Amino acid sequence: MVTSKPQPDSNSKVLVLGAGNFGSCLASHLGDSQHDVFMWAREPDLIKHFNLHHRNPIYLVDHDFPQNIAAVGPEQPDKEFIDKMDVLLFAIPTQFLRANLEQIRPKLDINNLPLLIFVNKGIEIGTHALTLEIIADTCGPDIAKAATFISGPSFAKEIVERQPTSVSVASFTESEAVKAANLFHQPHFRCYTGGDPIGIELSGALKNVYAIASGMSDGLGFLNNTRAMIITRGLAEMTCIGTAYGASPLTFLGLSGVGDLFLTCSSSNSRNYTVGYRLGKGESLETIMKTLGSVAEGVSTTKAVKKVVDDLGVSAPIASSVYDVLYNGKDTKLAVRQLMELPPSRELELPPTAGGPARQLLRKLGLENTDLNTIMHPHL
Ligand SMILES: NC(=O)c1ccc[n+]([C@@H]2O[C@H](COP(=O)([O-])OP(=O)(O)OC[C@H]3O[C@@H](n4cnc5c(N)ncnc54)[C@H](O)[C@@H]3O)[C@@H](O)[C@H]2O)c1
Ligand SMILES: O=P(O)(O)OC[C@H](O)CO
Repeated sequence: MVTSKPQPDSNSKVLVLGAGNFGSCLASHLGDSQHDVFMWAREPDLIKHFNLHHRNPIYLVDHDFPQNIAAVGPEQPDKEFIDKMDVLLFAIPTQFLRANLEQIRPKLDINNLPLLIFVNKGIEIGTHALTLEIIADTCGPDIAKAATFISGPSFAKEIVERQPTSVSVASFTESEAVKAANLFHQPHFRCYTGGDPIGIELSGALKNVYAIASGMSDGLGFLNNTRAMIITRGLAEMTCIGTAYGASPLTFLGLSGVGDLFLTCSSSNSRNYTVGYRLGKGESLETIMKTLGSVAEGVSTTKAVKKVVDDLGVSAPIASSVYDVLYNGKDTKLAVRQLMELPPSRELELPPTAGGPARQLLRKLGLENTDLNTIMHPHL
């Protein structure tokens, strides 16, 4: 059992781990709300520049950050520092999260646990683990159950401009999701809480794969009909994968699902879309990854998704085609042609058997006696 700190009120101490686009954007958002924000960066020059000029020299370079944010690092903060924090917000790409959590676990006091928030959108390659499972492996099931996940259509650049934005917030511990929603909620930033963290995580990770597909289609010169097809069939695939996994199909109709899918499949501001677009224009994945300058979670996540899809035995032809283009050198035009030449099929058919991976994950969290229906249908 963990005992969590109370609702962070104004002037709470928040440590944001990760000073990339999203870490610095959320640091700015919470700094605006008068919290004492610390942003951990691994780059010594970034820390120095940020503390002198209140600007991030690498990400969101045009943004003036509030004065009440201090950059810390490059070493990960020590236990004494972490003990003082009311909130730890992890904005670290999925593939690096495990190593960082292993380092942080000995510094966490489970009798006085800060609010733990995760915003990464990916699946770990090799293990095919969702972030919930990475947290359970590194920090134990009780901390994983207290963790909260934020996901939804939310470009960092637009949040710092205070463009009206909404996100989904979910945790197995409802009170922690409510705390996170209250912490972030602003007139320009609405939070909707829910109890399906598995669905929220899956939808955030999967939409990146379809954003690559959509970018690829645009890069090849296909027009609006084709993009709409990819978004709609992508949503159907995501929902099938999620249902077979054990998430609620309804979660995919929310902000973290269709909301983020729509955003990233239709904007060149999305890095995943951009990867696809450039592939469609004929660039190699290697060149794109060397020059993108920022993480595109969909590239690694596609590898993990392929394994998840194969293990579940669900049909996900678009995700499989993206995998073949990224990892088997398939020509983008051929991938589209083969997708279009598939025989006619029923439009919407959810898989009959559901929930193997979710059950395994619940077992790992010590929730094996939880009725899967409470996860599959937390909205009802
Ligand atoms: N940018 C957005 O608009 C946005 C929105 C929602 C969610 N996200 C998610 O947030 C996560 C972070 O994305 P981002 O946009 O900040 O990426 P980014 O590429 O802008 O920044 C990546 C950050 O990760 C850090 N990093 C790299 N290797 C690391 C390691 N080994 N250990 C710790 N930190 C490491 C970098 O120093 C950098 O601060 C991703 O999962 C992304 O999908 C991003
Ligand atoms: O730039 P992308 O493709 O990583 O998308 C960023 C966020 O996930 C948008 O919600």
